[in-house]
Amino acid sequence: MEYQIGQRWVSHADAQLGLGVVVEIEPRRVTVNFPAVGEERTYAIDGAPLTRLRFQEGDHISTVNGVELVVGRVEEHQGLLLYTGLDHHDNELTVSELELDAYVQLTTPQQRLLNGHFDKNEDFALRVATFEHIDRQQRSPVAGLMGSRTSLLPHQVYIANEVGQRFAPRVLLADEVGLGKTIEAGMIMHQQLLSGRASRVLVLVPDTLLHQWLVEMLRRFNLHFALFDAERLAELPVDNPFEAEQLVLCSTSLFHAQPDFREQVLAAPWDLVVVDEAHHLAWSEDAPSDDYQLVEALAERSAGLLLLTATPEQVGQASHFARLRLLDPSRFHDLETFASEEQQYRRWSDMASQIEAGDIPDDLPAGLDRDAAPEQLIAQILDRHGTGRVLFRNTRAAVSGFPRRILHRHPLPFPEEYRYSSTDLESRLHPERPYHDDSWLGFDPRVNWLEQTLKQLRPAKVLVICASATTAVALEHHLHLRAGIRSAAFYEGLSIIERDRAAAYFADEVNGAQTLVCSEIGSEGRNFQFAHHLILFDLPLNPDLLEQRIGRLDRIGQQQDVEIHVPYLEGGAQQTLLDWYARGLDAFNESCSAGHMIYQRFRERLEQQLNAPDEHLEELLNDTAEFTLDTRRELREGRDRLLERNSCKPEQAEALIASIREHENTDVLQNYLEALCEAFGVDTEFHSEQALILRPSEHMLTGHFPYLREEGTTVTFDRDKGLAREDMAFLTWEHPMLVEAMDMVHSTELGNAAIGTIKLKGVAPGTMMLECLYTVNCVAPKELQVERFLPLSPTRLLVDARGKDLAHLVPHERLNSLVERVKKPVALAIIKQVQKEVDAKMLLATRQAEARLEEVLKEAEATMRTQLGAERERLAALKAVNPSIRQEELDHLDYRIEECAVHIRHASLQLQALRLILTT
Ligand SMILES: Nc1ncnc2c1ncn2[C@@H]1O[C@H](COP(=O)(O)OP(=O)(O)OP(=O)(O)O)[C@@H](O)[C@H]1O
Repeated sequence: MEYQIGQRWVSHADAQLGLGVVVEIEPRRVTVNFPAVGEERTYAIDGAPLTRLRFQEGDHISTVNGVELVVGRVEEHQGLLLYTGLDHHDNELTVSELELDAYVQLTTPQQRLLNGHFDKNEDFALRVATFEHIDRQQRSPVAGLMGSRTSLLPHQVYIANEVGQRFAPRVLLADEVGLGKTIEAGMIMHQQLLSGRASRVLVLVPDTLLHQWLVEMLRRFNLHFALFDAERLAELPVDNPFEAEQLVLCSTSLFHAQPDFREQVLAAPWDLVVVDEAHHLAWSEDAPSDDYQLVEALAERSAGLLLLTATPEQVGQASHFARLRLLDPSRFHDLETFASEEQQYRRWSDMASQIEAGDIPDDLPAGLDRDAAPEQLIAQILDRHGTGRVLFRNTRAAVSGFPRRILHRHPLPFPEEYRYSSTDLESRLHPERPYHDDSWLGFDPRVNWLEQTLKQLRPAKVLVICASATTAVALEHHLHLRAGIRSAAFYEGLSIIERDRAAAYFADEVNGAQTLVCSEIGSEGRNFQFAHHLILFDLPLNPDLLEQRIGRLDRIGQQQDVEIHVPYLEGGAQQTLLDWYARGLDAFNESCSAGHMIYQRFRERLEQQLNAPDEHLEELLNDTAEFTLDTRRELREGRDRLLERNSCKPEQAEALIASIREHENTDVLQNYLEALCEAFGVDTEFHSEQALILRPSEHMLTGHFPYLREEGTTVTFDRDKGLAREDMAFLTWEHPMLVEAMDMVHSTELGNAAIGTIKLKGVAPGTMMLECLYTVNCVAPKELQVERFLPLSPTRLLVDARGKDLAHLVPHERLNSLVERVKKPVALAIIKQVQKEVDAKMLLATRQAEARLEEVLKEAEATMRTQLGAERERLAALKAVNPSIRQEELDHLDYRIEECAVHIRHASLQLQALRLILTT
């Protein structure tokens, strides 16, 4: 190789030196100055680790004076290269290589290959695999649904898919207690965050559930929420702490006494606001609660809103309606209309059943096509006339697989002492309340019964719930100090940490408490399904509260029948209430979504009986039972049936689950992870079937590998193992470890230039081939999700001497198995000889790839228009009959279609990897 002063060379032994300039040539030695690092090095001319830098047409170059050019032409003049091209202002300029900036980044595959920066063939294969996997993920119909550490339950997967894919979802998740609304909300958030539809999320929950939410989001979805309380907010040295984090979890009570926090949370931008136990958002025309008003203000500002409650009507139908109005004010504008629409549900439900039975009714609603397929007709009826898009409610009857509830009644003698203290309804229901000390513990027979029952049930864990904190504390003291029963109390007077400590003590299998005594606050949201004995020390007057209490144990994960023990004082108000719940409402057998409504209807008569039972009690119980039966039937056949149809379509759910399982194909994932670890210098060790231990090694490629702990991380690829073993990370294609590591391959040059030799029968030795991998590069805002229609679409070409593509004859995997490594000096010698040929072939390859790109882009735009167009058509049709479709949604779709089209058309080709293959 001829050197000449002023030429620019790079060291392929040390890429960090930047671009060198030849400053001195002696007979056998050449001296190169590297301005970027201020060093001069002298090399023997034979074997110098240097490669001449030649930019190509289309490359971006910059000069020491800060001029940037896109190269249009390269000429040689007296041994130096002259680059001619256009600058930012489209002025044509010519610069000599002498003027080039020394801080070059040789990152494109072609530059690296031709400058002798080769990667291992394994890294090349890893790079190709990475693009294929990313592409597959982007095309996947279950993207966003795979990464959660949860059992794949059809009703949850269905809702997560249905809601998670929406732009700015606004829904009420109202599954019956314990069916997994928190999990559904987590899945929806996971999908929205992963797809870029949302990036800032605020979750509001009662104090008692803060920690549980924090933990569930982290361990099940890898979502790291920042828990905000008054202390943390005071510590954050920023104007608005709510803007300092993307995912914020806090309690609604945080805003009660602090107008500043309220202003700050409203000033911060949110994509999605989630409110758990949303029945607390009480509303009435003249006195909406503070919490309601806060959420109302947030709902106006945030595009997405998820409200969660198992008992939507717990504080009345008006409040339920007001919450629906938060979700969609144009659809739910008038309580009366809403109530009369509810009367129609039966009609639509019957019609759906009729169609299902093969009989198309004559009075189909306007706009429906009699000749459409039955399932399509049913879907349209549900979509257009139910509350389908806004409200989701799965019932345990529909989900099935729940244990039985068994009621044990324990009558106890009514103590004389209480005869005089029970003066009003409150003290009749809770006769211990009027006592200002603990003296009632001495004569109330429920106390001794409780002590004996707990001893009999030992070692089974037992949850005890009573209405008030004072009663709970007194009982717990008694059990703990006098009866020697390991117990803890859970009530509103405790700090959040103390409450969580108490719950953790109860949950501890080995050294934990046998019993947890909760006041009513413990009856909401918490997960205590590891216990199956529930003692209701008293009964609440609101049926929804009773349902919440039973729901602590009767929830997903409960393995045994739920034993409900109710001690009561004979002849007292609690006996009447127990009869009313058991015989009237049948509340201990099955949950009843109309409990509150039924209670309202019979309230007066019930209260009379609670105050002074008489011969009309039997009549009340019978009337309630009859009314409950009718209501249940009506709901089952009307509203609940409609909601059920809409809340889970079993075939679709099963198809989604099958697809998730297919994508979880664990061997592919495991092999890929092992290749990644090999490339990044992470040690892997077999742990057990489908589980590996990953450890940082001393030869890490970069200082950091995502989600790898210093002491090592154990991972499993198997969902069941992931569920059983909390200590292992459950790895899916959506786990942040994988996502970030794939991104590290994607966004760096790792594996983008390689060289190898193969023996191929029938091909003359010395024949050169280029294996090129192109992807589509589409720069677009994440929320448009252009990759759904235009994924990376990796295109592989294997061009031979004449530019012919042999990719289909020699697939990538086969080439990998045949290719042999070339020693670096030999590789450099080869490169020096084939520079021109490589350039020429690359032109041919790029031309072919560009022709394919055109096809890909056309197809992508067509797919996008078909898919989004169909969505738009459906929404427009819905809007005509169902005002629950917001105009905003339609406008957004129109905008999205046009924006996607523009970005798709501007997509370009990107060479991602290049391998030079020589036959031997
Ligand atoms: N798919 C799942 N895989 C594993 N565990 C689950 C799944 N779904 C729910 N669970 C568990 O079941 C319990 C109930 O779930 P969750 O707390 O989400 O129910 P919920 O409907 O919000 O309950 P509530 O009505 O009491 O607020 C929790 O312990 C949760 O971790």
